Amino acid sequence: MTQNHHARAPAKINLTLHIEGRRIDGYHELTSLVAFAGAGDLLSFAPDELFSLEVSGPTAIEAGDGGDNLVARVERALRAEKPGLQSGAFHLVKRLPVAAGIGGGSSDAAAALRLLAAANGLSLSDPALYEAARRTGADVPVCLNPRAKFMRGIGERLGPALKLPPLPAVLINPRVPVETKAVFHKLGLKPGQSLGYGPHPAIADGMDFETLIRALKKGRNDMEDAACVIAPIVGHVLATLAGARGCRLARMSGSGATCFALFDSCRQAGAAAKAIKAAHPEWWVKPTLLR
Ligand SMILES: C[C@](O)(CO)[C@H](O)COP(=O)(O)OP(=O)(O)OC[C@H]1O[C@@H](n2ccc(N)nc2=O)[C@H](O)[C@@H]1O
Ligand SMILES: Nc1ncnc2c1ncn2[C@@H]1O[C@H](COP(=O)(O)OP(=O)(O)OP(=O)(O)O)[C@@H](O)[C@H]1O
Repeated sequence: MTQNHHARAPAKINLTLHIEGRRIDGYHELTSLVAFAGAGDLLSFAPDELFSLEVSGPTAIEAGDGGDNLVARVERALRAEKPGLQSGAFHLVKRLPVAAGIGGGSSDAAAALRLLAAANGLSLSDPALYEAARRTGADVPVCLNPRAKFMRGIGERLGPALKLPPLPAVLINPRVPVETKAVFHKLGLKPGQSLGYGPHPAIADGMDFETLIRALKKGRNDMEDAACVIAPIVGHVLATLAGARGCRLARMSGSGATCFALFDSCRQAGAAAKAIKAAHPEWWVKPTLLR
């Protein structure tokens, strides 16, 4: 019997997202402190002669199971790097909201690379994995090793994994998909234009909770205003989180529409999530730990 292997694909949260400017090729240079949530998708894999993908779960329809799924795209990208790659049957349990600013598809692709690496005896530091990740999407490299770190350039320059205190959080997605490309476009930067907002607040490895919260408050998500124009409900989500009892910081993740709030304790995050879900049963509301 063929053995099944599993990998979690956690949601990516941009604790900060500073846009530095726009490259001549149209992509945006950024600096972002990224963390990962307890909430995520689940991917399983059984080696087989041919690639196949089955998708189930609450957001399976939106993600799709065809050749455009990021799991299929990353498998092709790795096969181009490693001809003769042992592929197989993937099953994705899709739970994260899609087109939501939390890199669900990117994290699924990164999880697929980890599973393919294990099946092919490749080290996680094999350059072919990084190359396949980079070619598949700007957020895929940071998801390869889902631990808090800085991401720079267009997402291809990664800092070392950072030891941050676990952050009790609530994630909210109002179930309005937001296209990443449209939010970048709304920023209105010209190719070659750079922004001089100054350096990112210092974040040190092993920083304590209070110091980290103070530093994060000095940071921003520069895509928030543009996302609020495209999807005004983001402003409502941010105000709801900011008004929750015990909220220390409320901010959007990535290009939205998902926003997060940080709390002193999991108990407070759980209570806030419960109250918000009761008031907005139509929203995706998730208490979780970011690390
Ligand atoms: C906003 C973030 O989520 C922050 O983590 C990412 O930068 C977006 O990463 P992603 O969704 O993986 O992005 P991709 O799928 O590679 O690109 C989607 C589109 O977003 C724009 N894009 C993306 C990344 C980037 N640094 N600059 C851009 O301008 C490009 O128009 C691109 O065509
Ligand atoms: N496995 C997948 N999961 C989710 N979306 C997928 C997947 N594969 C392909 N897609 C497509 O990719 C697009 C982006 O989806 P995703 O959920 O990754 O966006 P996101 O959370 O905004 O990502 P990011 O934060 O990296 O910008 C959607 O339009 C979706 O149809």
